[in-house]
Amino acid sequence: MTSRKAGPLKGTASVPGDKSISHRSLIFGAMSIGTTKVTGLLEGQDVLDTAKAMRAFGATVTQHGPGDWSVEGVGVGNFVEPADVIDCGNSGTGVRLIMGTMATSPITATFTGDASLRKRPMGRVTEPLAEFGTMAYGRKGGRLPMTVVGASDAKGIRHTLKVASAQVKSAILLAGLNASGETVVIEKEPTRDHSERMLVGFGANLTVDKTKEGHVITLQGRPSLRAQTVAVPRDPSSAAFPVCAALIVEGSDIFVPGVSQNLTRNGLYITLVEMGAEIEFQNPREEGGEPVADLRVKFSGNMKGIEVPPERAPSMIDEYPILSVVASFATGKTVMRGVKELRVKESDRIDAMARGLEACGVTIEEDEDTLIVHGMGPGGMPGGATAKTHIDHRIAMSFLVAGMASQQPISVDDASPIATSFPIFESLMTGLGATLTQG
Ligand SMILES: O=C(O)C1=C[C@@H](OP(=O)(O)O)[C@@H](O)[C@H](O)C1
Ligand SMILES: C=C(OP(=O)(O)O)C(=O)O
Repeated sequence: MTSRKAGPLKGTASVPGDKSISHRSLIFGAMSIGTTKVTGLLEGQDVLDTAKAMRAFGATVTQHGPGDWSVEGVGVGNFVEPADVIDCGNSGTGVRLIMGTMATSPITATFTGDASLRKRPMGRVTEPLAEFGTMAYGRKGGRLPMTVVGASDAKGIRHTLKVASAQVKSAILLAGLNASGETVVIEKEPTRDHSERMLVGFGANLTVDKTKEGHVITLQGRPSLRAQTVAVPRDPSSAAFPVCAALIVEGSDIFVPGVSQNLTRNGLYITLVEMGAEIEFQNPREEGGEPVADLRVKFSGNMKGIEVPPERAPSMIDEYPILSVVASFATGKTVMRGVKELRVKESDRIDAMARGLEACGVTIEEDEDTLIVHGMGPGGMPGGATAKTHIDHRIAMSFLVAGMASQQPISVDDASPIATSFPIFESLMTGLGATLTQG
């Protein structure tokens, strides 16, 4: 797909439902008694793969209309053994949360995924799960395909996270649901808290103590989860693409309604405002248990490079690729430290962004844990390159946004991964005035 210089972007960008909350609504629905109703579900491939997996474990998952789904759950500890391999496609969240969910049931499941997911480390989940007695047999380096043998009569564990990861935290909490007694997870750096909020909503006894050690999350095992109605808010990680496009395309003025402003997810928006972005956060309110706001975003020709505080990384972990595009159109250097987790996402995102931006004429510095972008000012990026996306939706969307403001068009070698998280990206962006063409 090729993106070329666009006129001003104008209009309303209604982005799809939040991916993290969509996965969780299906998984928690499957572990509850009764019928969970979900509206605004993201119908991206990652979530559709989780829906299919929940059916394989015994839940009845039904689509009633666009974004309108129901899940008839089997209850905590009642998953059936799947008859076939569970293919989680491109989704780290899907596979890691589902491994946790079945880890304390006496069943065996084999997981796989696409070429990107098969490169990603699963030991970060299977090592803590082993403390429950769960066994896992994967390829070298803890890679998929992997067979997980659930533990019988597991007892709760106490675990301090070694990486700041909501996926690992959630996998342990989900496993703790079918373990006796308490499961305690300690996270030194707070990560997205959707699992904690939603588990409480589904009736679990879960508390979070904010201590000097970090967040101490305590879950009582073997609750009876009750079906809920979940209204999924719009995804701040998807909203990032039209928002950042409007900031760099001259004359733009767009409206992005109902975007989650959960404090564990809004690091990009704080950073953009610090850089000098013109974003108004209108009508802040609560929807479906999450803080949301409507965003009005205007072209911002005076953005300055900044140092992004490393402790902000968990709250904007998926947004560094698109931030590095905005940084290219700002004046001065943007320094992103403490970002080594980006190396184990759908691709090595530091490397993918560095190589692609260099090909577009941007000066980059990087080390294992750092990405530094030397901004070229508004309209300064030459472009005229094809970026390799490495089966990574966020890399693909980031370079297509860059092409909307660069001097020459920018192509991506494969736009198909965009469907994992933002299936309407092309129509939404062209609806605002972007020029995207196949080939
Ligand atoms: O829990 C979640 O829904 C997610 C957690 C993050 O991953 P990590 O937990 O690996 O940081 C994030 O990158 C991913 O897109 C979604
Ligand atoms: C990292 C991401 O997702 P996942 O880990 O679920 O594949 C993402 O969506 O940017």
